[in-house]
Amino acid sequence: MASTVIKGGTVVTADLSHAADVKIEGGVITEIGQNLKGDRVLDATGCYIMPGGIDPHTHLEMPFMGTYSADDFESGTRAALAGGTTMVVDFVLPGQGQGLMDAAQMWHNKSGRAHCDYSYHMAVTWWGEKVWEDMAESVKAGITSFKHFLAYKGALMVNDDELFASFRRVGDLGGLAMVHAENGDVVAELTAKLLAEGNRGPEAHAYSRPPQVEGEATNRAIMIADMAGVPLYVVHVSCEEAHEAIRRARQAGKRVWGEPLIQHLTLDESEYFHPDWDHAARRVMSPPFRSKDHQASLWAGLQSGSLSVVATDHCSFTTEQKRFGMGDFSKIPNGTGGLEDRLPMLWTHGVGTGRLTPNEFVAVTSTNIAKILNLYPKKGAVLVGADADLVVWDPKAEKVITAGTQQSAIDYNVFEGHKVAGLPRFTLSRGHVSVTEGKVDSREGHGRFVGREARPAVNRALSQWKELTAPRPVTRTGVPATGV
Ligand SMILES: NC(=O)NCCC(=O)O
Ligand SMILES: [Zn+2]
Ligand SMILES: [Zn+2]
Repeated sequence: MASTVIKGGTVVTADLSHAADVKIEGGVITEIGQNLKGDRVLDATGCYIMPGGIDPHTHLEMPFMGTYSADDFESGTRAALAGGTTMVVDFVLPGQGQGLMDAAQMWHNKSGRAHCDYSYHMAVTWWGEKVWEDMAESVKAGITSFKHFLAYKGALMVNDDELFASFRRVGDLGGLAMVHAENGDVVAELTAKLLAEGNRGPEAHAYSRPPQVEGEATNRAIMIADMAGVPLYVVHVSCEEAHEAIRRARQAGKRVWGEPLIQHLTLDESEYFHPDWDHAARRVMSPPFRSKDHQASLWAGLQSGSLSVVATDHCSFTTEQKRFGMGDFSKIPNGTGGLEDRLPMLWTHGVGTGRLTPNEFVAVTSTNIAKILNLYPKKGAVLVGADADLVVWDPKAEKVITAGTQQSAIDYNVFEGHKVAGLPRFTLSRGHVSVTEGKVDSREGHGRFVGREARPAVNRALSQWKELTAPRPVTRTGVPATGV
């Protein structure tokens, strides 16, 4: 079997940095040590050898707001690899009344073109006995995390009774509950009021979703998850109000994780005040970009550990698609891209500024995600036996981000003109050298579905605690026990 050795670099994991060569055979890491030999040598002099990025939040070819997101599994995963990300986790989105496994099959039909490995979360977009039953099938099929939308009223949103029922079911199945936390009722009211008052431009999208709607919904989801006895993952945390709720919950011992996006960490609300309608509309996403104070809160969360992972929520739409909402901001398809840019932007603004150490960078872009989603150490690790999903990271390589050279299928980039320092020299997907200094040589269809086991350690610990602290009747002398 042909072998590859990555030589002369520093292995950087979530908890350790050390000089070593890494040997790969059959798509997995077979040896880590000094002076290793192999059939092919990749020069990592001056570079860090890190676990490839895992993006836990993408929407590839997603049916949404009357259209489909423009990057599919082919262009999306190609963009991921170009930026050092070697795995994506996409959301299966069942239509109203559609069975979960039927929807999962639709996603499998689309993902066959992926260049890198992928997994799925299941979205709970409606509620009923069929969904309750299918959730067990989903877990059996390796889809063990379930996302709930508290936003998008009249479309994807679920109500609190449905949320509680679904969270309990996820808890019983040993899965992970996820939430898009914005109060959809309030957003709908604010949207109607803004439109009635003549606020019709992209900036009104931000006005319709103030931090309070996110803070309220985040706190509500946390409390409902606690009552249901299920671990909770809050996607796209954009503001201090939501972060504060997560911080408080974690301090109280609750099993809650928060995911900021690279867009919220590096772009702010001034984008929506740009005089060019297209510029502003291209940046419309939910939650919207916030003020610099909120950004500071998110960075502090990554530094202190109250926020755990950085994602993209990659859901790209072309300018033409964004123009569906000209004259009515509520019709602008919500979503932005970032798959190719997450790692370089986070390295530049995180490690490059001293906010994050290289090890913390690995933790929030890969290892923490792998642990939360029960993928570790197959993914997110530089260990013997782990998949050789690796990025050889050159901290000195520079570029200016521009849509002209990106892999994504859309005609712009929300980070256009941003200078980044820190880029992949090589990206390897299960040992296949998919990217060399910006040149993509990946294979369509190389990516494989990665199913995940339910009941990781954190679920077992939480169930044990919930069982010990469950309500119990008080036995009183002279009072007969009543039962039904
Ligand atoms: N975030 C966003 O605006 N679009 C993608 C769908 C979602 O995650 O809410
Ligand atoms: Zn969302
Ligand atoms: Zn999303």
